[in-house]
Amino acid sequence: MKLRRVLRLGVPYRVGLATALLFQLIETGAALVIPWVAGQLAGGLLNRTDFGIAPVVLGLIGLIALRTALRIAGGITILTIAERMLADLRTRLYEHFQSLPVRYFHTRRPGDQMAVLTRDVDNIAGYLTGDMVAVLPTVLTLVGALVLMLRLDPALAWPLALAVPVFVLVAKLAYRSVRGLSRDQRGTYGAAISLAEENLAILPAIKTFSQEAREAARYAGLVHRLKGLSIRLGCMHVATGPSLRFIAAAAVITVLWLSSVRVQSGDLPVGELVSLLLYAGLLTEPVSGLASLWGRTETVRGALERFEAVLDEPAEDLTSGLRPETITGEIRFDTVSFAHAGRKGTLDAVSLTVPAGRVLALTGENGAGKSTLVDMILRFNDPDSGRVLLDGTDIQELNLAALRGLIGVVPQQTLLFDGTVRDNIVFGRNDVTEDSLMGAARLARADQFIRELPDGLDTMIGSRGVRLSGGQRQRIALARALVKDPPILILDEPTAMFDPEGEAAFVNSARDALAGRTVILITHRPASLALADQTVRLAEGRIVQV
Ligand SMILES: Nc1ncnc2c1ncn2[C@@H]1O[C@H](COP(=O)(O)OP(=O)(O)OP(=O)(O)O)[C@@H](O)[C@H]1O
Repeated sequence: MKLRRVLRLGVPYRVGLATALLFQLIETGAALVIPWVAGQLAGGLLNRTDFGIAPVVLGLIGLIALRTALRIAGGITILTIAERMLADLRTRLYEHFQSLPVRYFHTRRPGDQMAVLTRDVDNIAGYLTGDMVAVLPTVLTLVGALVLMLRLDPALAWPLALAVPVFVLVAKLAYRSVRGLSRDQRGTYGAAISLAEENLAILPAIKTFSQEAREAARYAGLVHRLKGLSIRLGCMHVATGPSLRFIAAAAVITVLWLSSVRVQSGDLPVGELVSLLLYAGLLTEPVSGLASLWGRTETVRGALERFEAVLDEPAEDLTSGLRPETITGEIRFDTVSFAHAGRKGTLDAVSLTVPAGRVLALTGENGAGKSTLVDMILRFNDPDSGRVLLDGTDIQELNLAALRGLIGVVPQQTLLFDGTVRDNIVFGRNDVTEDSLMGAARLARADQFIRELPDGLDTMIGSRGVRLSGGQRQRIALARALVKDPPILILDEPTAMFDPEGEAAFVNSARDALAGRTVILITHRPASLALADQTVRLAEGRIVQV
């Protein structure tokens, strides 16, 4: 894991992190002074020396109070930064997900993307604010306590020197397999989320085909595997901490034994023995802290790799490129060839012109490549060779957001979200009047059923529009495209779910709605074909005039 990459993520929070570090460093200082003061106190008491006990006791309480206050202040600072960082990382990652080309998601499991957004980001923020900030104070406590112990009694050098390599060896052995295990655990977690998400979306199919038991078993299999991996990882962490603390305790007892011999022989004052014991006790915390840091580094390494891998994916460029002022709307495919990744060619030197303001109907067998062809106008895919031109300009030279702004789409699968009918038609535009909204709904033959809904335009339609019929969903999608009033319309089987009367009514009213726009209409339905000025057929990757 590249330390620079991890630290870079902390840069925006440097002031807060530095404050937390400062609190921890002062706390470390206080922690290192306390045993010395306690030793002085004990020595004074045991030797019945006549010294002002009250100021020492008060000083000691003051130091402990300072330590407590710093812990609380540091804890709150860290907690606040961690939550801020979590929110910022999530927002950044989500924005980046949205900026990636649609094809990125065709080859990846959604659950894995969700896991980066949730679990991985949690791990990274926790590590940066918790573990990384604690490194310096932990090391300082460790080194400080050791140095002060050796100053008090140099004879302790050898048991301490022996304990260090034993500690390193145990930690290394214990955490050897953490990286592999946590990678497996995270992969299984992603698979379980993906499966649950997908199955809940296709639940009606699971019920219809009575596949509940099989799917539940598949999910249970993943969850049990996840459980097994989590238990193994958890056991490793749980067992390593106490084991390392045992090594520290053994060293402490050896110190006690060695030092008590020296106290009896008069070589070591009793007060210093007390300080030594308290320093030894102080050692156990950083020892186990460093050990768990080791383990968490292995876990975070994978999370950071996945996080960076998403951010390294090139985003779509929405800022550069030409922004056409006005367009007539001629679309030309110029010897366009394209193959989906890992598939044989779908489009083979397709040349086709859709004149401005005309309706072109595109037909062809299932899988012929019709959607693939029209998706190129939106630049969901770019041609492997050839060009797509709008008013004679290669669309790759156009500003992507401006290009998409010119196009209204009714995709084959309607993409509605959990909101009201109105929200779904307007879809974020703030220049839509009630009149244009209802006008678009009328053209899409959606006005009547919307009026009959319990709350009309304000009726909630459920996730992906589940509370509507297929045809109603399609009409909403059509109204959404029409309300945008775009010069170019791509209608991918827009009436596939319409009843014949609805389709006939749509065809009648659509003539006006489509007038003046460049329209590519993918359809197999004869009634809808009547809307077209020209019909072409896609077969074996090539255009055949009809
Ligand atoms: N994301 C993808 N990755 C790989 N292959 C794909 C992808 N999308 C489509 N295909 C393949 O490309 C071919 C063309 O698909 P496309 O969806 O363009 O056909 P279509 O003519 O629109 O079909 P339909 O009439 O069924 O809607 C098909 O063989 C399909 O399996």
